[in-house]
Amino acid sequence: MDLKIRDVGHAYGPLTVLDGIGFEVPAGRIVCIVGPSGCGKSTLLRMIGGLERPDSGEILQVGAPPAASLNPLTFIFQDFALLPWRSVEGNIRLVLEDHRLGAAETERIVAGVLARTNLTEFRKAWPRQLSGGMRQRVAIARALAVSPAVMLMDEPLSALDAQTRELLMADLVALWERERFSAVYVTHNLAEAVRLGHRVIVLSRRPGRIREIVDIDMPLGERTGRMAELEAHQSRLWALIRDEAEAAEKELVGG
Ligand SMILES: Nc1ncnc2c1ncn2[C@@H]1O[C@H](COP(=O)(O)OP(=O)(O)OP(=O)(O)O)[C@@H](O)[C@H]1O
Repeated sequence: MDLKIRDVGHAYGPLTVLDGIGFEVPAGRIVCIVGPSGCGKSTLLRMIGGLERPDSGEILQVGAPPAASLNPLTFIFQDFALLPWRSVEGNIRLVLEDHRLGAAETERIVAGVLARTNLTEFRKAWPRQLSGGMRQRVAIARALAVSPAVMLMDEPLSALDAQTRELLMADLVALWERERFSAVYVTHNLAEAVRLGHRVIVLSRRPGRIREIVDIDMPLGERTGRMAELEAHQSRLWALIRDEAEAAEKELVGG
């Protein structure tokens, strides 16, 4: 399933946050959204996921989601959003409970996503027993359990330290290489955008408009071995948003 975002605009009262946003998310691709603080990245993601309706424009789902998809658009948040009173397995089962799957089918899905995210031996653990990185792996496993057509990821690695971020990025790349999932990935971290994005949407300062759409034509699995090229992409992205990021920063500090 592809997503087409067409001429999306939105305001909260007098505050225009998005203006004329248009891009496509082709099936099997990771599209990153970057831009200065407060430019409307999370708002745009919520609209893509149907949590909010844009004032203007449209967001189209083109083509069918995977046959087994229980929830075509599935969010993964920065704070993991795990229920502390449920085990790893219980957190994953949660998203399957409303779907009237038989016990055997539920078990097949749970065991499958635990294996795909290397969490099988942590099945009975409680969230409080896990590191931040492991918790986010559980959140990713839970998202995979509903076979999403597109994963909507809002700063999924921002709460993690640099080393854990590296490990999770490598996990995501390995997962993508096996499964070719589709994702819209919001981040303020340009290093993540160039490691994970097939396409990077650069938004301007609020109201968020498209500054540029940068396609990074380098296989994800090769990127850690081609750091110099990646850094060139990253510098280019930074050049696009530096001035506006500075201005946005001052605006936030000044109220
Ligand atoms: N429900 C809402 N009601 C009113 N204003 C809102 C609402 N949600 C977001 N905003 C405002 O819209 C603007 C864009 O917010 P949003 O969270 O989408 O930006 P962002 O680019 O994700 O920011 P950051 O990089 O800081 O996370 C901000 O000024 C924010 O305060």
